[in-house]
Amino acid sequence: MTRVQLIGVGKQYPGRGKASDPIVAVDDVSIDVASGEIHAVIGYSGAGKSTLLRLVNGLERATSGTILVGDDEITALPERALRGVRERIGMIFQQFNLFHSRTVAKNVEYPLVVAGVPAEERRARVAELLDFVGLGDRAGAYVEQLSGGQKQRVGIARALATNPGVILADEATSALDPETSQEVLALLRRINQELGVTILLITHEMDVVRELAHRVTVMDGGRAVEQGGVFEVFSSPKTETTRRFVSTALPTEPNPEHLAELRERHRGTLVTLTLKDGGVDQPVVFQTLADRGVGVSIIHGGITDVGGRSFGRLTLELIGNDLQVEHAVAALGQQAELEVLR
Ligand SMILES: Nc1ncnc2c1ncn2[C@@H]1O[C@H](COP(=O)(O)OP(=O)(O)OP(=O)(O)O)[C@@H](O)[C@H]1O
Repeated sequence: MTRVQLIGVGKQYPGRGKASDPIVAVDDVSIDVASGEIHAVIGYSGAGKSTLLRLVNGLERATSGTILVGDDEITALPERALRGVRERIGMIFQQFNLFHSRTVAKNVEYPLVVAGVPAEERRARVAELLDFVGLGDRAGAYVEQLSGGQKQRVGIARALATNPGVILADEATSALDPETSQEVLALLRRINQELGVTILLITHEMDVVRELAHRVTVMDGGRAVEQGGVFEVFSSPKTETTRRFVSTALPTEPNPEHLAELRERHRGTLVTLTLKDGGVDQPVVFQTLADRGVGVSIIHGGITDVGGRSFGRLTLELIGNDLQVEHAVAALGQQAELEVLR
């Protein structure tokens, strides 16, 4: 069980020209990843995510701040000591980073060889790891014979070889098709739940955060601009960056063009209702409308899972006379977030 703490971490690179300002890749970022938590860092390209991950495993040195992985203070350790620490930090990469000329088993065995584990123990451990990731029958295959999803499972088995307390995942599913991504996400979830491994992942895919993570940090321009539980951050985004990300993973209001089309087909009053876990239930909403003699059809939106809780945004057509609809809108507005689409 490993906690990962970043306290006021910064990384600057020298500017390109002689007199140019330094490039601030990471700027005063603090993240506390509890032991056994899955924490996602999300941001657009250039936000500083990859740099942040390289600082955590000590591949690059922070220019300010403190990083702790378990009891190891990464920012204070000399390079020699970091090599030992990296056995306790597994890494997974977008492009898998496997040895193509070696077999699956040899790839998984590699970190054990580096760690000086005796041959017999290595063989047993590799077999166990390949079984765990569902590749028990592919030990002798060469990497180039595998599908992308299988390659990532080899990468995960390799990352787990030395029993790390934490896994750092760099866009682990970004190179995979949606179905294969789901399999890899399910495997990461198992690793977290069954082995208690802490996971710090970086991604630009909001669906990965929505489905896998417990907590999230949103990065923009090197800074952590928003942080919290996935449901809380998704359901009430506070910054424009987060709002833009969230709109890619949650049901939305219809955009202006779509709204115009919907109006052609639906002549009643159109409203968008936001339903959050812990708030009003759908049956209550429909009863409220029925009580006021208002008919309803759902014309856009849906309900989805966010961090294991439900979140919905439904655009409804309300059908009734003006007074009935007015009363229904007032009543619904008391129960849930409601926007009348003009
Ligand atoms: N070795 C380096 N030397 C100089 N500048 C760098 C270096 N590595 C990263 N940067 C700069 O730091 C900033 C953050 O880059 P970083 O790769 O960490 O972002 P990112 O969010 O991971 O984006 P991407 O998903 O595209 O990799 C960028 O402006 C980048 O150009």
